[in-house]
Amino acid sequence: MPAASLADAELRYLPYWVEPGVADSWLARLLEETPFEQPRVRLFGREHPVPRQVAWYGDPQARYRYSGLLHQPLRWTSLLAEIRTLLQAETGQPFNGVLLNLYRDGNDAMGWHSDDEPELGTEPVIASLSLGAPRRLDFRRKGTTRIGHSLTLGHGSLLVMSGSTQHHWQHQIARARRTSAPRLNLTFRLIEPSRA
Ligand SMILES: O=C(O)CCC(=O)C(=O)O
Ligand SMILES: [Fe+2]
Repeated sequence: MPAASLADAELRYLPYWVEPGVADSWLARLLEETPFEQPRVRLFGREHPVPRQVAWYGDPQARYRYSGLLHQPLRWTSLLAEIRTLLQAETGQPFNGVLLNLYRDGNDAMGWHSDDEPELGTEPVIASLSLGAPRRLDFRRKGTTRIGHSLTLGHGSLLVMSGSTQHHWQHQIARARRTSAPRLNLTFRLIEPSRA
């Protein structure tokens, strides 16, 4: 397990969680049926569109704050509900929402952050399913700038982050100039509405 080298983090990476044919059909369906948006964020007093497209699905009470905005969930589609059921069985954890991030090509990215919003609780379990073009996920310890660990998340792979990972580490998806194909990432989460 690559994760064994990462102190104070719990990562479980399953490169072939779903077979490629299933991953292909999930990707095609999700690209077709998802009403993606490109939120704008204020950074240093200026508004920018985030460099990717986003959709938030979940149970009605699972409102979630990301990119500085509180998002009302879209209703579970049959496919997302099916994937949630599979992931709950895989991890033994309940999930009430899923964030979809579409990286249209290698120019789309996600900056350094931890998934440590209060509504996720103190030791969140986040199940991250990747479909489409492989992209590198980097980790760095909070308060440092050196990349401490990287994983290439491939088509049909599952990464489960748990324990104190979000407390001690940040992660990013850096730009990848040679990538021209899209990648869709789905992070299944459990929101505790009382903490939002
Ligand atoms: O695209 C990824 O693999 C990472 C997504 C992520 O970090 C997030 O949604 O918080
Ligand atoms: Fe994240």
